[in-house]
Amino acid sequence: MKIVLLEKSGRCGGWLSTIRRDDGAVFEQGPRGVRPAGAVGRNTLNLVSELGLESEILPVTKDHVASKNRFLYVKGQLHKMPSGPGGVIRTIPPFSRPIIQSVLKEMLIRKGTEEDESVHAFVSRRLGSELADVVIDSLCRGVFAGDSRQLSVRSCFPPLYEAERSRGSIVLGMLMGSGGGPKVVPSDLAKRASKESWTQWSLRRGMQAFPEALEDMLKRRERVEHHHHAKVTSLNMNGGGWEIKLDDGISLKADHVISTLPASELASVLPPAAQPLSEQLRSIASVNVAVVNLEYEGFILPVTGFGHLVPSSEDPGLLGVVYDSVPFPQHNRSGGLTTRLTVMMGGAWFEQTFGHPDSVTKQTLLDRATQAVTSHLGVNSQPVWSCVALHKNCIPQYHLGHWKRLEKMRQYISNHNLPLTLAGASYDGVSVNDVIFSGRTAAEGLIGKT
Ligand SMILES: Cc1cc2nc3c(=O)[nH]c(=O)nc-3n(C[C@H](O)[C@H](O)[C@H](O)COP(=O)(O)OP(=O)(O)OC[C@H]3O[C@@H](n4cnc5c(N)ncnc54)[C@H](O)[C@@H]3O)c2cc1C
Ligand SMILES: C=Cc1c2[nH]c(c1C)Cc1[nH]c(c(CCC(=O)O)c1C)Cc1[nH]c(c(C)c1CCC(=O)O)Cc1[nH]c(c(C)c1C=C)C2
Repeated sequence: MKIVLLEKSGRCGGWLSTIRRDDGAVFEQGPRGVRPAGAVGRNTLNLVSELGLESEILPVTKDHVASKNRFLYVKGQLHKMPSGPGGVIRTIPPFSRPIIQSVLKEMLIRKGTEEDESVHAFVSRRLGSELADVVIDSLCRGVFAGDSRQLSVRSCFPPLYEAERSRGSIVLGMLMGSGGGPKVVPSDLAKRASKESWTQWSLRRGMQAFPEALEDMLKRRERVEHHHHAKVTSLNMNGGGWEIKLDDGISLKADHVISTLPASELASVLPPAAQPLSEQLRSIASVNVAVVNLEYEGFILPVTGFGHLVPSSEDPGLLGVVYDSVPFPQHNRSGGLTTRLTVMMGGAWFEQTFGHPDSVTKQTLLDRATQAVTSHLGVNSQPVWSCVALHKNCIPQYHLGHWKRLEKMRQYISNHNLPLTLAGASYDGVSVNDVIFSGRTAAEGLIGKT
């Protein structure tokens, strides 16, 4: 069996994209931290081990300030998100009553009857509108860059949905656990992560080192061929398999295709005969996010922690600010104290804030980002270095009914015996862990577990 990897750009890794400066500074343009927890987290760490990247790993443990402190920027002020018993039994601004009240009441609230619900509606119903408007609204922005009023609880936060279904309550579900989920045997590295209570990790040369190491390993595999600058332009059924056309006119034959293309991109290359599938694929929306990396001289933060999120009611277009130097000081430039921040903007509010992504200038985005650093963090100095990137359609949005769309698509593929497997961020989870796990599951579906 031969495996052919086709990538349209000049490198593999997609949104895993790192800027490495000659002076040692590292800036992430995409993901900056991966969670080690759960089966999908263990699976990624097992791959890190297989790739020989253990010595590169930068863990952040549970007692680190970046794990303990996350902030919300509400009514012009930073508030630490409640954590630990003290944080839930007292009334802590911006909340009007102790969180424990909502938590205790939650256990008495009747189960919902809907097949799916927006994240906001679900949390309002079970925990009250204050937590939904502030915490959950912000959380959806800090993971999906999305709108909690449109996102599906069933697809975006399956453990919450399952907890209500199986235990009648989120709180009880969390206390009793689900016991389900895939099993992944932990490598020594995954065991170490659990023993040392890591909450996230990165790599010394940044997240891009991960796909780079994977490509290096694949180059050494005889049965694997991989091509850069190989954009797939069409997929056509050909005697039980596929004929794949590339933009340079070359065509290839394949018995089976595992697509990790964004859903709308896959829709545009499928044959007209698969129109019902393409239609479903096109209905999976995605959002644009502006990522602005900033570097300041000295330590300029008034607080330390992972970063802060901004609820949509405060400022729709400004999603949040990551204090990158706090979890990963190893990525600061060598010599001299600096602070690296990343401002993330747009998401589901991109167009209403900045207009069409093709017409917004980098200067507009940079100005908006530095203004936020000044007003939210009281920083009056200007950054000594910056980089602005506009990531178009970078995070898929699992809107209400996403599960039904997935079911229809997979049913169509099965009913029509299409030799096609859907993997990647458009379907079953957007995190780095989720997409790696989806790739593994797709491969195992074809060749079995190795
Ligand atoms: C700003 C940002 C911050 C994030 N932060 C985190 C984080 O902290 N932690 C976390 O876990 N996750 C994070 N994520 C999410 C995570 O990085 C992504 O969801 C994940 O990397 C997506 O991987 P993928 O392989 O499914 O898709 P992609 O990265 O989109 O890869 C798809 C690949 O397909 C190629 N391609 C597209 N069309 C074609 C074609 N026609 N022919 C051939 N090739 C094609 C593309 O060039 C690309 O390389 C973040 C994402 C963004 C954008
Ligand atoms: C402000 C925008 C964003 C920030 N990060 C992302 C966006 C859109 C993207 C993102 N962040 C996380 C994930 C993976 C989720 C997972 O299941 O592992 C993705 C796709 C991690 C994450 N970041 C925050 C939370 C609460 C999580 C979930 C996992 C965890 O608890 O660690 C919060 C957060 N993200 C950003 C900021 C500024 C912030 C909070 C202070 C940036």
